[in-house]
Amino acid sequence: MENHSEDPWQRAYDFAVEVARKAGEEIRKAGESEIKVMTKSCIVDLVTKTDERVEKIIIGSLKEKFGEGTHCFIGEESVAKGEPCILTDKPTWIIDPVDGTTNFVHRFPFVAVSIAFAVNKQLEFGVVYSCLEDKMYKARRGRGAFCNDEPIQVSDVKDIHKSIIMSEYGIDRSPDKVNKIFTTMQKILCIPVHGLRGSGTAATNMCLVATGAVEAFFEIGIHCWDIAAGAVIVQEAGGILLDVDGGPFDLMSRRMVCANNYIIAKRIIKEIDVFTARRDGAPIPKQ
Ligand SMILES: O=P(O)(O)O[C@H]1[C@H](O)[C@@H](O)[C@H](O)[C@H](O)[C@@H]1O
Ligand SMILES: [Mg+2]
Repeated sequence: MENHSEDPWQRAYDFAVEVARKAGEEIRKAGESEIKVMTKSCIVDLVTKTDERVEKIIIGSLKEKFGEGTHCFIGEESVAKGEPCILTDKPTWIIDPVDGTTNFVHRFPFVAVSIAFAVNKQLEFGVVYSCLEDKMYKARRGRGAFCNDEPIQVSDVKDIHKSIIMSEYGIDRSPDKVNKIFTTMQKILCIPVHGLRGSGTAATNMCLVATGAVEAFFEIGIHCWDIAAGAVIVQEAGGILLDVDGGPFDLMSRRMVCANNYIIAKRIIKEIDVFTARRDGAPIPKQ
């Protein structure tokens, strides 16, 4: 018999994997029909009926299993509709139903479901299902990271010249921000590194750090739902997380560097032109 007092979250972890797989199947099926595209904060901030429907399926399944009221939820599309994005000490699910919505719309083949679970603001586990590749990444705090049930490990590269670094451009197209992003990319490319990459989904990028395919991923402007699950997976695969200024990682800060080790992370941080992004949960100023 399961002893839930010693191992309170195993059932939730297993269920998260099940729900992520179901969500991924829905996304794959939806990609076979016409995709109707809508926008949120600006014309490049895309959303589809699938994002909304899959989030409802995920949150609905979790509420049914764990009971309404006991667990809290932060979901990308719920927040877009005005739900609060506040991380408390209560058991909280942090969900991105479709990470890589732009990829999904264009049928660019990297789309992930990201589900994380935090208690007392500490991430307990994370599940990222890269559904078009059928890769199920998962990790539970203190218990290792896996891809399709095989253990994964970050790369042991310490020489930045032998690294591949990932980043993304985000959705903020104000010229000063884009300029900073390109300046940073140019500086990193010219260190030089073996290559710069971006899959279009933060969750997938983090899993690529966790498998050792690349050495690091950084971005300013991501949200907690993009990176919460990946954060556990990277750490359990032996990697590290930092703020883009070298300070401690803060899930709600919308800034992150994840890497295979501190040597690589600190070398990249030297080149990042930092800019601010309004914290997740901070009030949106009236126009
Ligand atoms: O909005 P979704 O869930 O598709 O996620 C985001 C990506 O994860 C970012 O890395 C990326 O830079 C984009 O901001 C993208 O919007
Ligand atoms: Mg996302």
